[in-house]
Amino acid sequence: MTAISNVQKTKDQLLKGVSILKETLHSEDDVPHVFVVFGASGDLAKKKIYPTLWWLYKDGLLPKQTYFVGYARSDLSVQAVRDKSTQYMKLQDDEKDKFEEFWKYNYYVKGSYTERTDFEHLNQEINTLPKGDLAHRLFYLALPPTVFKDVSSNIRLCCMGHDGLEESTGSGGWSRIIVEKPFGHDSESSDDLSQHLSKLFREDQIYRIDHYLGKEMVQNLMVLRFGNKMFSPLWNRDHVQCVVITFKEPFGTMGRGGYFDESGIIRDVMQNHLMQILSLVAMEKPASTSAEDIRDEKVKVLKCMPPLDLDNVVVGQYTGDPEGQGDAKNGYLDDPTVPKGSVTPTFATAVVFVKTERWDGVPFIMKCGKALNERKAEVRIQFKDVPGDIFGGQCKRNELVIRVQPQEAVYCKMMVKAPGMNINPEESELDLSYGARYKGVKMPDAYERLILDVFCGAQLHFVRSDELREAWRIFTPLLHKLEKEKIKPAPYKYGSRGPQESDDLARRFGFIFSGTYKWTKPQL
Ligand SMILES: NC(=O)C1=CN([C@@H]2O[C@H](COP(=O)(O)OP(=O)(O)OC[C@H]3O[C@@H](n4cnc5c(N)ncnc54)[C@H](OP(=O)(O)O)[C@@H]3O)[C@@H](O)[C@H]2O)C=CC1
Ligand SMILES: O=C1O[C@H](COP(=O)(O)O)[C@@H](O)[C@H](O)[C@H]1O
Repeated sequence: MTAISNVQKTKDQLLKGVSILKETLHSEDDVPHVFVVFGASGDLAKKKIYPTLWWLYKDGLLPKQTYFVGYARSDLSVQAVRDKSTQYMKLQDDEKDKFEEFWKYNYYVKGSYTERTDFEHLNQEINTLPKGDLAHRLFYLALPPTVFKDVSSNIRLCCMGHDGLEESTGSGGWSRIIVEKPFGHDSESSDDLSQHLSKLFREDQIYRIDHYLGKEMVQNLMVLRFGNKMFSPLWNRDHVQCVVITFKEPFGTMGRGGYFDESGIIRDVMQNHLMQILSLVAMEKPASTSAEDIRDEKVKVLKCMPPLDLDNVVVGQYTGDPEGQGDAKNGYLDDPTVPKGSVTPTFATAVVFVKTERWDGVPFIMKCGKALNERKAEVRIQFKDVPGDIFGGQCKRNELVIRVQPQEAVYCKMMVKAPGMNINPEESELDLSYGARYKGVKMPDAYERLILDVFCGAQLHFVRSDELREAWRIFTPLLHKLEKEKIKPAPYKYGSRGPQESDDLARRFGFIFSGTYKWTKPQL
């Protein structure tokens, strides 16, 4: 009974949240919103952006009058964009009418990314929408970085409506620009891009997406840490042995190695997603939950981190598994789009330190890789051994694990007395599995939350320019060294846990894997 009423309460809270959101968006004014997808012909657009817009639309979360304009060089149509993206939209049988309605608000404009006249044309098309000249405008750059600069300059010159005027007339809508990673390639290129954008837009108009900041369990870190008394006394160098932040994918580059080869796993995942998680784990309590207070604290963490040292890093590259199925037979270098002899890492483990009073000396071990044994993203806080052992070395270290995906969970590995007549310690857990505790509660996709945030003007879950600068400062010397010296990655087999050198590194920094913990899935 209690469990059911709790679930109901959670649902009620969620619905309340949604209705407040709707009020915020719908009560604004009757100015329409126009969402422009640059790169509408591309992979991100079809797999993520259009499906997200549809989910927000069907759930009634978008402002009443929202129009969607796809823009790309290809000679496409709304129907063609629809045909490409429908398979990713998880359409239900009873949603067909709404789906037709959604596409009626869609438009497609063909144009280059470089020619000013094409952007003037786009602007004219926006202006011809009902009250389009006054519209709030959201520009999503689902584009390769090579065209970021041209496109952002042209948006600023031609498409910003009233928000682009030198003096606000007070009567028109705002404009916001959403930029996808990569935000540069290293410190220099990132600074260059930041400077370019800052000449065109105010910081409150720029939304740099790191989609990990839209994930339920990443957002949960703030509440877990600062909404519970029990964790705060333990959250420091006196009690924590090490923090392991992991990202694993069970598939390789799947024929898109050419694109991946320009970045490698450190730029693709570690410098952004894992560093964002790290700063949320390590930051001090912010003065409030405002975007600026929280981002100020995250930046402070980064400022206290020295650049990465190659001695504390292992890089790897997957090889094919002749006994594997399908794609697993192929190693990274077998991908015809990957340059011959490439030394780009598809796996990396790096140990970093946060030189604050709270964390000095505690290793933060970040680990990420493709073509591994499972899909998993998690934060694992391993606590120190219990001092003054009276159980003959039987007690294993406590671990608090926040599993970001799949199957969101927070669990604490702990020792209990084995049930029965004896007093023997046994490994067990306090287990908060979201699937069981929040049965039936819809968990929004990261992009849904983040795109909605842009409509609402909420920048908390977006990367600020100083966070970006600091993250690149930490990674650039290592990346340059790896590239200049062509450091050979350690090979690991597709479907394995990564190279042995990674486990050796984690052990060197005090992480202990006992291999004795067995989880029994609760039967409800
Ligand atoms: N609520 C829930 O859903 C719960 C689920 N579980 C599940 O139980 C299972 C076991 O739990 P878990 O916390 O992972 O405990 P384990 O003790 O089995 O694993 C702990 C860590 O050790 C690493 N590891 C595995 N093998 C080695 C090795 N040979 N050398 C060094 N490190 C190694 C793993 O990292 P790596 O990523 O590198 O492999 C993992 O991070 C998991 O599948 C977990 O999801 C447990 C509790 C609650
Ligand atoms: O940013 C990226 O993330 C994805 C993984 O995202 P997830 O939400 O599925 O965990 C990764 O595959 C991709 O290489 C990287 O660019």
